[in-house]
Amino acid sequence: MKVAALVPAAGSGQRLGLGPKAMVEVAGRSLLARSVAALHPHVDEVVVALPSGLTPPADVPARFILGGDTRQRSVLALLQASDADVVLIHDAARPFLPPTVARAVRAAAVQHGAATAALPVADTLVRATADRWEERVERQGLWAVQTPQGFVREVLLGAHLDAERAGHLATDDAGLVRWAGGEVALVPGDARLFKVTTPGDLRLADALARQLDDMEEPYA
Ligand SMILES: Nc1ccn([C@@H]2O[C@H](COP(=O)(O)OP(=O)(O)OP(=O)(O)O)[C@@H](O)[C@H]2O)c(=O)n1
Ligand SMILES: C[C@](O)(CO)[C@H](O)COP(=O)(O)O
Repeated sequence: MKVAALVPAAGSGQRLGLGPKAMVEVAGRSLLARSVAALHPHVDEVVVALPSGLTPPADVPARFILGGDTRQRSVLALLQASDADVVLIHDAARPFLPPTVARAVRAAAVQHGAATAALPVADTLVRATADRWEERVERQGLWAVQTPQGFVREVLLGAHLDAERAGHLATDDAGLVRWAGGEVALVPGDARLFKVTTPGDLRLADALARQLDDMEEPYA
C-alpha cells in the first residue's frame, strides 16, 4: 500500500498579507517546510502544489506541481499527480502536526475510506447579521474540522470529479466526500493544528514554533 501526503500550498495568503503564505517563516523556517517535515515520517512520498511563479524551495523534500485557482482545484491537481493508494491531504498553513494525529488519520483512512482530524467546538456559537447577535446556535454535536484529512485516493478523486462536473465548491475534502454521499470518520485533532490565517495567528505560530523547536520531544 502506497501512502502519499498531498499538500495544497498554492494560496496567495490574502488575509495574512505577506505574499504566498506557505513561504512565510515562523522562527526561521517556512510554514511549508514545517508541514512537510511533520508529514514525512508517515508517508512514502510528499507532493506539494505551489502557486505559479514560485521556485520550488530547496529545503523542502517533496515533488512539486502547479496548483489551481482554488484550494479544491489544487487538491484535484495533486490527486491527479499521485498514484498512491491512500492520501493524506494537509494544509501547508497548519505547520504544527502532532505525530499521534497523523498516525490516527492515516489508520482511520485505511479503515473507513475517509477521515479527518476535528475538534469539538468549545465556544458559544451565534448566528449574526453584521455585528448584531441574531440567535444562539446549539453547539452540541458541532466540530471544527482540521487537516490532515485521509482518504482512499479513488474515493476522494471520485468526489472531486463529481464536484467538478456539478460545479460544486466545498471548503475541504472530507466535505466533498460527504457531499458525494460517503461516510467520513472523525479523529481527535489538536489545538496546535490551528491554521495560520491572520497576522494574529502568525504571532501565535511564531511563539509556539520557538517553544517546540527547543524541546527534545515536542509533542510528548
Ligand atoms: N488556490 C489555492 C488556495 C489555497 N490553497 C492552500 O490551501 C490551504 C488553506 O487555504 P488558506 O488558509 O485559505 O490559504 P490562502 O488561500 O493562501 O489564504 P487566503 O484565503 O487568506 O488568501 C493553504 O495551505 C493554501 O496554500 C491552495 O493550495 N490553492
Ligand atoms: C481545509 C480547511 O483547513 C479545514 O478546516 C479549511 O476548510 C480551509 O478553509 P480556507 O478558507 O480555504 O482557509
